[in-house]
Amino acid sequence: MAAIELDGVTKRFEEHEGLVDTLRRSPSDVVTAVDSLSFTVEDGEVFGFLGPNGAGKSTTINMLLDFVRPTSGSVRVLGFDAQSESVEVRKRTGVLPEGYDVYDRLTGREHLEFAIESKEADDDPDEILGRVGLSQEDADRRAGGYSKGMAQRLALGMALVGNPDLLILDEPSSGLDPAGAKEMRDIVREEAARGATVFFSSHVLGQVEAVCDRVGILRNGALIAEDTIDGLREQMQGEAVLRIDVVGDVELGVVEAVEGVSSATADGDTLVVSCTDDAKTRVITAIEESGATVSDFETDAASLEDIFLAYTEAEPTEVTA
Ligand SMILES: Nc1ncnc2c1ncn2[C@@H]1O[C@H](COP(=O)(O)OP(=O)(O)OP(=O)(O)O)[C@@H](O)[C@H]1O
Repeated sequence: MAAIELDGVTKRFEEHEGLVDTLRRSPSDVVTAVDSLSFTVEDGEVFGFLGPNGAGKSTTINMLLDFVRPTSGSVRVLGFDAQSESVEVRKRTGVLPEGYDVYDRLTGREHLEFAIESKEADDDPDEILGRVGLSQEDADRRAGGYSKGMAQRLALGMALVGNPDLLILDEPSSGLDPAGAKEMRDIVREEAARGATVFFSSHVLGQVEAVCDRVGILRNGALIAEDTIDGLREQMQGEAVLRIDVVGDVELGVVEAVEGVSSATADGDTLVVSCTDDAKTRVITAIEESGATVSDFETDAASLEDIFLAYTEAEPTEVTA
């Protein structure tokens, strides 16, 4: 059984649903947040859900949980219809929403107790708090005084209550220090090892690369790529990632204008350029002609970040999934 199944799902936000000033909106302001989206996440997979800001990720997640209803198409979660059987879905799903707000007056332990009661689970709150790196002392404090990372750990703990079949994690490493981010990755792996499906949405591509079996890249509400990271790397064959050490200033626009370049970013004195294999020489020449000197360069295997930029920044006609 597939854990998540979207079939031809479209979501248009009409004027009356808008969060923005409805009085100033016209029918042309209707936003298509998700556009004929179809994909499947298999049971037990750790699936990375990526896309630039405004791509439609939160809208998709909200449709899985019936917080937002699709304009058309069908959404099934854990074998249930996301709309008519949303209670069944929520019972079996643990959610870490983006930017979770804690209840200021409740302690960390009380948050867990509340989640355990709501899910009719029999977890030990202290065991879960320990798992997400909150001490007994933290557990007794009111969450209103928690740091951002502590609140994020607490929210992750609440998502783990009841050993859910599906974990939906929206930006789970937000606010976490490096140790916290590693603990979060370990928890994702442990949850996958016990058989849970993990749907993981994040802009922190290193985290996604470290834990996900497969990723989907969303752009303008449609999936433009869906594969394992190695598979996406193979699809990008012919695409090189150049790391170029430069002495002197180079405008990124000079490099971006070179034929065959899909993205160029600066990392200190190093330029990181994704381009077709045959564009490498043209890139070096363009940098030297702009007055800077190339002191060294190397070609890398594409990281998930390189792949993401190549897919999301290229003209839609240039890259196909
Ligand atoms: N309630 C709403 N009313 C009107 N438009 C909305 C609403 N919710 C989302 N949108 C629009 O739908 C599009 C997709 O938004 P969504 O929040 O799903 O993107 P996202 O991929 O989660 O972005 P981010 O990475 O910035 O969180 C955007 O154009 C957004 O403005």
